[in-house]
Amino acid sequence: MLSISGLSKTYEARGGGKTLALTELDLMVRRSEFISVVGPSGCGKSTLLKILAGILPRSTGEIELAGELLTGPSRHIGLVFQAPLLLPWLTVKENILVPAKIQRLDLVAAAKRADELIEMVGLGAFARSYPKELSGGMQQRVGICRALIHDPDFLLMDEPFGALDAMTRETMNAELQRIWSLSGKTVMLITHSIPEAVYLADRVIVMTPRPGRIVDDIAIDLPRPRDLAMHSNPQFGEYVMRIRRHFNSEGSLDA
Ligand SMILES: Nc1ncnc2c1ncn2[C@@H]1O[C@H](COP(=O)(O)OP(=O)(O)OP(=O)(O)O)[C@@H](O)[C@H]1O
Repeated sequence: MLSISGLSKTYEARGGGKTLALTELDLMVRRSEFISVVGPSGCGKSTLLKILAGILPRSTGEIELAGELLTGPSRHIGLVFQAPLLLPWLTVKENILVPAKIQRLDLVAAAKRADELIEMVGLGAFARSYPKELSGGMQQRVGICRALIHDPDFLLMDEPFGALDAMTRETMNAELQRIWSLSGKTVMLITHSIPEAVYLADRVIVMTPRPGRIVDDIAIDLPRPRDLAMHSNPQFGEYVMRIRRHFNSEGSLDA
């Protein structure tokens, strides 16, 4: 689904200063795989995601997505941000349809798909509600539907549950696992939470401090579907410890 080779990114400030954010990054992601990416703050995770989203140019390297060289924003990608950034004057369904209007998709088909997505995330009773009438977790579900409206193959998620309380976050983890298994999408999730990374992923990618490179690529061999009891599975704990060992006491990953 995705092949990255020799990727690097240097930010160049107007005054001439340079920041090497990513270096020598190689990564292959298979179709329908769920990948989590963890790494210390500032290691270049968001930079990687913005490059994949086609909204930030890379300095070196090649990226192939769904058999095409990536040269800009791709229709194969759906993006979910930390804050869902819903438009307050539009209903849930209208918000989900915003990208369909911008991309000039067939609106009859898109409206039907919006209804299906709204049902899939359990918001059937809220299609006509406004964002302020929804909880944070419900708003984030709307953000996920909006990212899926053009039926992308690949969902990129940048710390999507970071702003939610711990209990809502757990519910959303279960929800995301369900959505992923139903939709068959390939997912790349950036998270600061090691347990969240392990709980959700087929593979966890661990990045070094800036300039970010991949230091570990761990296949998570735990049965699915996973429920909350998985957190007390000894093998789950071993994966979490293996990832934690990459970070010293100053490492800024959450517990
Ligand atoms: N527009 C920019 N101009 C210059 N430097 C930048 C820019 N954006 C990011 N950086 C630098 O690049 C490095 C990587 O930033 P990035 O946001 O990708 O890290 P991150 O791993 O996502 O961090 P966090 O986990 O804290 O969100 C950081 O040192 C950051 O200061």
